[in-house]
Amino acid sequence: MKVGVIGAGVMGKGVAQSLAQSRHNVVLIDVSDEVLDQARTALFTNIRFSGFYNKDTEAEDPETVLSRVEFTTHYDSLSDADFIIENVPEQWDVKKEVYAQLENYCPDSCIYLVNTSCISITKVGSNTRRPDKVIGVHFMNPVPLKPVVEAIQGYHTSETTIEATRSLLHTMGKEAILVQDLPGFVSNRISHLLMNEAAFVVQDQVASPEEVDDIFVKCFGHKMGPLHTADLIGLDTVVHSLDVLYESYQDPKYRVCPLLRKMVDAGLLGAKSGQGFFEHVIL
Ligand SMILES: NC(=O)c1ccc[n+]([C@@H]2O[C@H](COP(=O)([O-])OP(=O)(O)OC[C@H]3O[C@@H](n4cnc5c(N)ncnc54)[C@H](O)[C@@H]3O)[C@@H](O)[C@H]2O)c1
Repeated sequence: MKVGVIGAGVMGKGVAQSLAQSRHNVVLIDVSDEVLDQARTALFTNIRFSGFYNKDTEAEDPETVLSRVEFTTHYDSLSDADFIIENVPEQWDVKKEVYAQLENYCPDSCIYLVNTSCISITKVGSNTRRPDKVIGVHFMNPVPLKPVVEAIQGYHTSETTIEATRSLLHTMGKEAILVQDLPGFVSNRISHLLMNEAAFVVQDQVASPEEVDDIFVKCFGHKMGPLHTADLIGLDTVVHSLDVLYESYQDPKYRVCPLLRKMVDAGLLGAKSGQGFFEHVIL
């Protein structure tokens, strides 16, 4: 199976790693060689350490796994791709341009998996000649460690596409929970309200980030607090997603907390930049 992975950021790297470790051939595309070099280094490290996190994974030499991944800025290698998993930023203009490009290179049989937090799958499908072959697959972060994804059926997504997607995910050791298409679907429509309100609580000096998260972890038994979760996702991605939700529902409950936007403007993006509500080691 050949899978094109578009975007080598937080999600694209994890998706490419999962696919390569499931013995699929991967074409990993991003906008610059610099980003791709960083992705190659991160993949090597993550593959090397993946045995520690997942004892069931049969340890394969990282170089062997990486040999299944082509790192490129060009779309030419997608002419025989079976699937595309798109992971570019949560901004409609960026995604729209990528799908226009994909239409020029991918065969008609190719299925597009849209990895998005909030953007309508129906809208993406309608910007292609194959809306029946466009499906949402909202992977969870970090991708290699999360066995369940939220799959989204757009207005035109066919049953054949859903079954083919389930089969691909199965080979990656993942199960899909299928939901219908409205912005934010289930997970982010709800979780982004929580993360945004947690940021308001910090902005209003009701509590520190540590105290907010401690209440969710120590009192409610959550594995991770909302602000640590936001850091892991990327505060820029959280802001983009809230903007999409606000615009889609025209509902003020999704207005972005000014502190969140200010942190993004200051370059505090969370785990990927080393600093968000908390400090992080960049891998
Ligand atoms: N971060 C999360 O936890 C998470 C979880 C589930 C879904 N998502 C969704 O996945 C998508 C990607 O998110 P992310 O966190 O990986 O973002 P990111 O900002 O970490 O990575 C995006 C990557 O796309 C690249 N890119 C930008 N324009 C491109 C183009 N035209 N062609 C190819 N590559 C391009 C960027 O250089 C970057 O490497 C978003 O839609 C997001 O909402 C994110």
